[in-house]
Amino acid sequence: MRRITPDRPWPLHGNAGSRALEARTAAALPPNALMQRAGLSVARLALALAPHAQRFWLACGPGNNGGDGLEAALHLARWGKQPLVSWLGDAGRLPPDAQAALQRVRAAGIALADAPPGAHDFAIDALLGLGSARPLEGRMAEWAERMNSGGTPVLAVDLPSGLSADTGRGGGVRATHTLSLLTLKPGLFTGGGRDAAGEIWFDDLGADLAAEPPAARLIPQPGVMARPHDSHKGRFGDVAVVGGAPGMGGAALLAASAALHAGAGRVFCALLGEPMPLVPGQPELMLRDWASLDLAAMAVACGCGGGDAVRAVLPRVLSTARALVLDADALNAVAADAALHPLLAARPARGWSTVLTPHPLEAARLLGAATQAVQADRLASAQALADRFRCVAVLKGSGTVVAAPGQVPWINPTGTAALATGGTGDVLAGLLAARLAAGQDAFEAAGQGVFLHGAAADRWPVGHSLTAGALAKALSPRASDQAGIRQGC
Ligand SMILES: NC(=O)C1=CN([C@@H]2O[C@H](COP(=O)(O)OP(=O)(O)OC[C@H]3O[C@@H](n4cnc5c(N)ncnc54)[C@H](OP(=O)(O)O)[C@@H]3O)[C@@H](O)[C@H]2O)[C@@H](O)CC1
Ligand SMILES: Nc1ncnc2c1ncn2[C@@H]1O[C@H](COP(=O)(O)OP(=O)(O)O)[C@@H](O)[C@H]1O
Ligand SMILES: [K+]
Repeated sequence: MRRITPDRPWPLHGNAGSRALEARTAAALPPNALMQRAGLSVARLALALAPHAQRFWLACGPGNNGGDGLEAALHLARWGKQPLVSWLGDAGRLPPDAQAALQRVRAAGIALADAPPGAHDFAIDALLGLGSARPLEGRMAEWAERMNSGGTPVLAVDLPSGLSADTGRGGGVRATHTLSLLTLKPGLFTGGGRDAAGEIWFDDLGADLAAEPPAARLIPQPGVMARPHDSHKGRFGDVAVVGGAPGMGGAALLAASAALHAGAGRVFCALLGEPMPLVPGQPELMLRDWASLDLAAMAVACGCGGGDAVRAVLPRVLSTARALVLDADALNAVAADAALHPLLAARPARGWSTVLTPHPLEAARLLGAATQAVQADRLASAQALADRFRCVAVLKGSGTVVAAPGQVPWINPTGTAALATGGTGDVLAGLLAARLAAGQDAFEAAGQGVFLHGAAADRWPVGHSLTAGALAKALSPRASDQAGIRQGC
């Protein structure tokens, strides 16, 4: 058992993959052994998290998730703790493993209540796991609310009850800790999952994770991009930012600043609005008329603050830039104008890379769907975008998803709601363009870029507000090398 940190590309398995691994692992073990392992693991983590707690409330549901809780109760009792078991099951309808656990609990003389205890020091949520099929209601919803408002730590067994393993959808228990069993589930890391799950721990219970293809992977902390001593600015590539319609120059300048701080050799900024001779405080940026830029020789970030003006430049951008990040208004223009789609679709055949960086509303426009539908299954939405436009799709938000055709998608473990402030998306677009300019593969650049963007926010000093301008300046090509990156999950 271990706490999850982004030290490797952890495989994430959804409901179907987890069930297949459960069946495969259980088949190689004596009956009930897997659930006994699960219960022991839960009890050990509870004890480690709250060594001085006495009264452990175990809220156990009607299936095998509840069985895990019953097994944990046996261990806590053996260790001299007071397990307070509330059980919502029907003995006549229990699956066999949970049935065996119930008999063992009864044989141990542990009482089973049908209501929560009056008081407790620590709560264990074993109401629902993979079998969660509909919103919580009735007593189950009441018990979940009791845990949420109890003022004690809450350890969720496998999943916070009510949360979808596949999507991170659905509410219910809001745990302080989650012990994911057998597999790590994607729903813990994106959408509402991060808020519901708290700190994530994992025990594979002996499963061979490689036996089932993952639904996604967690982005690991990138290594350092070394800069040889014998190098010059031309080696790190040029970035052009095309955007900044009248009144929106700031967005383009934020992207350009981010590209500069993320290590691009030279950064050009083509504002589609009012001309500006020099950027105050950022003399390194080179302002150019967009028509004069040799887009074929640069990585281009297009759209940041581009307004309606960006529509006119997109045909040339799409048919000349070899490495391209499309953000914000460029995405809205693509969504609104099907005439641009063939230009986008032609890029992969020419060996050119494209990264789309929509937030959920922009993704919804591109997919012709509602924002809620995009958020309801962020992995599927990002994959649909990548497949439809044959590019790398970065679906932003809590647990950013990075997808590409034929690839296992990434989920980003870094970043917090401190990033929910204007302009941080422009910063990401500039950062990604810098990595493309350095010659990185687009899927890798997108994954590593979103990780570093979020990590820069994670290490933000307490008491200092995060602004997009300051975030851009906090980026560095060596960001992953800096001390003090808070592990983001
Ligand atoms: N087998 C093993 O050895 C191991 C199993 N493991 C554990 O098993 C878990 C999966 O167990 P599971 O498949 O039994 O599903 P589980 O989450 O307990 O729920 C199913 C029950 O809940 C009910 N129900 C659903 N929604 C509801 C709602 N809203 N409100 C009320 N009821 C609702 C549903 O009823 P139904 O929908 O059929 O009416 C059914 O009765 C997995 O997450 C892991 O913890 C692992 O530890 C490894 C060892
Ligand atoms: N709650 C959150 N948790 C993690 N990251 C977030 C959160 N909210 C926003 N972000 C990140 O902040 C950035 C915001 O981008 P975007 O919505 O395009 O903003 P803007 O248009 O103002 O630049 C994205 O990288 C997104 O993933
Ligand atoms: K649970």
